[in-house]
Amino acid sequence: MSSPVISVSHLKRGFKSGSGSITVLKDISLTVNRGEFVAVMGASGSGKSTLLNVLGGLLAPDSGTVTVDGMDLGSMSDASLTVYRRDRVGFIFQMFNLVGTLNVEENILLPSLAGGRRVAPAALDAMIEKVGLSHRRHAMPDTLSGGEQQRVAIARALVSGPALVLADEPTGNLDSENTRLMGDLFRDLHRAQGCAFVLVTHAPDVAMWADRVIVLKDGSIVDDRSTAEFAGPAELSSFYERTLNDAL
Ligand SMILES: Nc1ncnc2c1ncn2[C@@H]1O[C@H](COP(=O)(O)OP(=O)(O)OP(=O)(O)O)[C@@H](O)[C@H]1O
Repeated sequence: MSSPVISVSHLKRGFKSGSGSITVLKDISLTVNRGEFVAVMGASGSGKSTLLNVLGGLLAPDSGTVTVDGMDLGSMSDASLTVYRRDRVGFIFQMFNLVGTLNVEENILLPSLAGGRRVAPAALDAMIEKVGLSHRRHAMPDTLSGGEQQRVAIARALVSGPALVLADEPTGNLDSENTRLMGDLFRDLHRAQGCAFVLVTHAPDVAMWADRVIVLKDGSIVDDRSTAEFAGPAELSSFYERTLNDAL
């Protein structure tokens, strides 16, 4: 029986806007089990990144509860949230976010060098091999292709065995061949590590990597179902368009 890594209940989160405020996430409730891979889709501005940032402990909930790996994020101090982000969460962004003055190996070890969980040399070697960068482990980021840089970011996110991996448009800067390779890698790593994956994407072919797809509209979840219901990305794409049109 799988246990929830993420439990979100009646989450609300907004921002100040001019003299007023806007509510971006409106009453979100959501559970993601260990080993589950969830894609979040939604139009620009629907609140996808805000949701990811709350799950990653980068933004506090205004109300409701957000529990990840047994920790109630809304009640934690800034110092505890820093440790949470470093030790429990692997972040993967569209822009890769590598440190230009550190080589491949050092970038992968960055969270551990910043005081996080120690990474055994054998685990580092295995991860570098899995992402296909054994021959480039001492290379600097500016000498790598976009696909290679994203593989470094994936290795960095996963090497210390986080409970949760959060990916925000991770294929946004990749061509179709690198996107396909990343899909294979994501699925392999996800299966091997058994952590929960939450991935934000606009692309139906990328959402099909996941077990489940959640659709956000104007800060509310308007659908949540298994990707096994779709024969392929085209079917998911037309379902998605229909869902956004039908939702109030
Ligand atoms: N720090 C902030 N201050 C004020 N408003 C914000 C802030 N961050 C996000 N917003 C607003 O919240 C809304 C949701 O933003 P969010 O980035 O979560 O959307 P998104 O679904 O990820 O969009 P996209 O697909 O374009 O990345 C937008 O209207 C955005 O302008």
